[in-house]
Amino acid sequence: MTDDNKTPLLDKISAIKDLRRIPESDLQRLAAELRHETIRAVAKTGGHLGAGLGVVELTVALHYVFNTPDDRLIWDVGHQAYPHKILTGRRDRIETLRQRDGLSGFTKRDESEFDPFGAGHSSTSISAGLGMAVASDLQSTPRNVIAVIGDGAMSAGMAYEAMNNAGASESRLIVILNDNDMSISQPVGAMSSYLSRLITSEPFHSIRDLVREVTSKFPAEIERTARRAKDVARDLIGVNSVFSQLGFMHIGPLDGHDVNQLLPILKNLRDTHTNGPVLLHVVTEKGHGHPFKDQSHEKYHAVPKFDIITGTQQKSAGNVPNYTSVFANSLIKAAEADSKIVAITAAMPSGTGLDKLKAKFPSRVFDVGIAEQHAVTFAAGMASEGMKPFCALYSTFLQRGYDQLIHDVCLQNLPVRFAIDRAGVVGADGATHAGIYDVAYLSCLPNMVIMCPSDEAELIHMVATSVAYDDGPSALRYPRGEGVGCELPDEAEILPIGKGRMIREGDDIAILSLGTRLTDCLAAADAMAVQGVNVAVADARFAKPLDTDLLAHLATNYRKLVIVEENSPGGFSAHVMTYLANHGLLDTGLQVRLMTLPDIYIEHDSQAGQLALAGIDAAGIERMLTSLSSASASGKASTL
Ligand SMILES: Cc1ncc(C[n+]2csc(CCOP(=O)(O)OP(=O)(O)O)c2C)c(N)n1
Ligand SMILES: CC(=O)[C@@H](O)[C@H](O)COP(=O)(O)O
Ligand SMILES: [Mg+2]
Repeated sequence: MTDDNKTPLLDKISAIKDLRRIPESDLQRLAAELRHETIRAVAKTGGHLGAGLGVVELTVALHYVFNTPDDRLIWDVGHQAYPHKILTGRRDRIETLRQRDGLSGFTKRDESEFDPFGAGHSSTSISAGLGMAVASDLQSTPRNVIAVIGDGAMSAGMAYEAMNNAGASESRLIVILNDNDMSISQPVGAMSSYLSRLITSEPFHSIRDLVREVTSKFPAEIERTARRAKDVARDLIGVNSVFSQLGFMHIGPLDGHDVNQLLPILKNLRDTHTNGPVLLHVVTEKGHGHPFKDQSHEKYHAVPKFDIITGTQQKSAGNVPNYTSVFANSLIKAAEADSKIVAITAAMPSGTGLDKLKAKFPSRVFDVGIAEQHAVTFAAGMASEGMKPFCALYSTFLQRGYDQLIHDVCLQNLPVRFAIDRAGVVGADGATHAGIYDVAYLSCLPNMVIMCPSDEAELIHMVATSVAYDDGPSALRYPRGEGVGCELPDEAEILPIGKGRMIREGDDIAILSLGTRLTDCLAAADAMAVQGVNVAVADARFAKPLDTDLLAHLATNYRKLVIVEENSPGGFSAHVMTYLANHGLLDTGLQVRLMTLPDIYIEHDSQAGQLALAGIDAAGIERMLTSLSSASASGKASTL
């Protein structure tokens, strides 16, 4: 490596071995360049910025010390991995982040050998890391396994389950707790307070001594026995911590922005071969080094594209409210009138709009941290005592609480209201965050009522309907992003449960639409009308219970039926087909086509791009209608 100071160090790294040739004394400078490169890229792409900026020095130190990719480095959630991507051969594609065919916004196994475990959902890293450590023991392939997990992610049940298992294991796993005292919003809960106490009881002025002490004492002590080493570590940090009680060798806290503090400790961990897990507590700042301070109360967690000179963010131009805010405003109105309404979020107060409700009713909104399973059963407990809980979760994260939903809510027929945000494709977050399974996984459950508003006015009515419906569990699913811009009603209506509506009648073909695909169904029907084909359109409103009168109407008055939903196969249209078949409504020769999302994982793209790929946008629906309208009764001409 040449020693000229003008060439950026980052330009000298085309493979990971180049990083390891840089003198240690230059690593802090490399970190500064990496931080700048991360900011430059995200200014162009938008995305998760704050978490990555907080781990720049840690990223440099980890790749410098450990032999990645042979040593396994796992990033929890993966939203902080942009600097890691830049250092591990993806710098030339970093401006493609989160776009079609570009780099994923999370770690992804098929993207790089440096991503040994994919993520997007939180709190999986300790479990996955322990699995890898055990596998490497069983296969006699010694390697280090390092899991980096944030303080927010540490609140989830999975993290505790994994620590419980790891703490009793002889396999060697290094867990780095990246404590920036932030989740997306302010962190919550007893563990968060505990971590704050740990930090304040060990202020940084003693950390240098700690590093010196660790580096001088570790090797000799550790070589004796693992158990003895654990005691030494306890002495070194002077805290009989929860982690050490769970069987971890607990080291820290360290300043995670000081490469000179990180290197000696990491080298020690690399070079000593103890059994059992280690937890290294590093303290960092989310958004560290962002040039435009104080712009965001969420420490730049996720940002739109911005001007790198002025910091001005690219905002959407529209005046149309998004579904989340329509939901939140409706719930506020309802909560003003009904004191039994309470709401629960699992670490997404702003994402679900519950922050607005909390501002009005602080004691009736509960942020339980990243703990979806608990959120669901906590809501069930409240419902069992006569409250009206709205459990507001993203569709993709509700997947975490599925057994609780069945066992604790549905089986006991408790009136928990699930407000399922980000239902459908979500765009840049890609396959890990797609909310496209909920109709399938909810509609198979007895007693469940599932409402799917086709626009923001319908959402208002459906919030009121959820409040009024107290006979059992119900769900309300709505997508990410803006509504269609329709007029909003002054008064919310309570809708009859399980009743859809005919939007327009037609001649021969009918569409049965579920949810917000309705707009594109109507556009496709309009396009067909121009060609002289009058297509009927119905809005199902409910995925469950099915409107059997509406189904009978469609099946007996039309010869061809297209069912459209923004959900995986096995959802609404599958249930409609079952009903039609079992009630002889297909026997007349009704030709049916099901337009669901395809049976594949749809990667990151714009939402429009994802819908187009799936063929359920207006153009795709029009293609289906054209094909079906020319199909003979035998269906032979009806291929797309
Ligand atoms: C199961 C699950 N629930 C919620 C989220 C949404 N989420 C993504 S990052 C994040 C905050 C994580 O905080 P932390 O682990 O401390 O990382 P930081 O962003 O502070 O670096 C949340 C709530 C998620 N990805 N997965
Ligand atoms: C990393 C993560 O899980 C969240 O930050 C998620 O990306 C938020 O999605 P929204 O932008 O739709 O709120
Ligand atoms: Mg954090």
